[in-house]
Amino acid sequence: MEPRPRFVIEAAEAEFMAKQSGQTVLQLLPSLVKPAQRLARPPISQFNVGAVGHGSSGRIFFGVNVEFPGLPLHHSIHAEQFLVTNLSLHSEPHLDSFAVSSAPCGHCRQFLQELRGAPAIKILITEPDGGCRSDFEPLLSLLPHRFGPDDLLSRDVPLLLEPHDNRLEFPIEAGGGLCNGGGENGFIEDELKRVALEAANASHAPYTKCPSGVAIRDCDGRVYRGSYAESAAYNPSLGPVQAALVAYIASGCEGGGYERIVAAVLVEKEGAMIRQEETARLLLRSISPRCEFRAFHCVSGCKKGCC
Ligand SMILES: O=c1ccn([C@H]2C[C@H](O)[C@@H](CO)O2)c(=O)[nH]1
Ligand SMILES: [Zn+2]
Repeated sequence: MEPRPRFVIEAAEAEFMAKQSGQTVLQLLPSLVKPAQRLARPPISQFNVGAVGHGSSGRIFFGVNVEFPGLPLHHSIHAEQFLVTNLSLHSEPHLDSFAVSSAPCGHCRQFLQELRGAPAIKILITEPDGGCRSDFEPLLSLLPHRFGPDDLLSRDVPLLLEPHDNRLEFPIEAGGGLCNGGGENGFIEDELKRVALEAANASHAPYTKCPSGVAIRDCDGRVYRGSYAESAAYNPSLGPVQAALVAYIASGCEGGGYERIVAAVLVEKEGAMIRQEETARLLLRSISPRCEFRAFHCVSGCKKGCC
């Protein structure tokens, strides 16, 4: 029987599943790719991509592609980006290896460069029938002569999946902490603001120093967070709404659609050089027209003036 698809498998269970099938956890990954593909949401291409990764904690993570009809294609989430975002949401320190249903595109090979030790990540591309005729190979062999964080940053800057604290704060003069001019009747979304601020502070934005985060709430009151994640090559960056949608989809979202998302808050830096607000509004309006959306602007709480 095929294992039940989920977006995270705990380490003990992964070990157990591997033992039962007489495999190592690494050998188990390709057999989970087909179940992962079934969780994809590609209404435009009908091309389901599934990526199944192994983290250094021993947990297994799923990633799938997500497409948004009615919007430009660059809003899409690739399975490999979903996978990395899923690791990030679960504070997984490192992606060791992953199996994926088709060859990672150039954009994904580039996005993966944001991880420490990226060239050594082991990748296995499965066959369309779910089998594997090749072995794991390092990302280095899929993307030699890489352009990456090392080209733009010093080595002590944290990379994606490493702890970040962007030290954003709500401006005190605008209502003392959480309430920042958003107080229309009944819409002081303190919890969403707090979660969006946490997400912004965990955001990987070393190239622009314009971090951002989103919190979304579904109609059952559950809250999901997403942190903006930049790429050294800029264009493969993943927006904060996309990251929050990864959290929403990975939770199972009761099998429902985006219309269950009823409120969203974006937090970003005041006067930022690059801004998410209008793009976030556009994406949310398109997928969940009735979702209430607010953006709040933060100041840097960094006393050294470096952030
Ligand atoms: O590396 C890749 C290449 C493509 N896709 C997705 C994007 C889009 O949804 C569909 C067709 O390109 O496949 C991925 O998820 N990963
Ligand atoms: Zn891709």
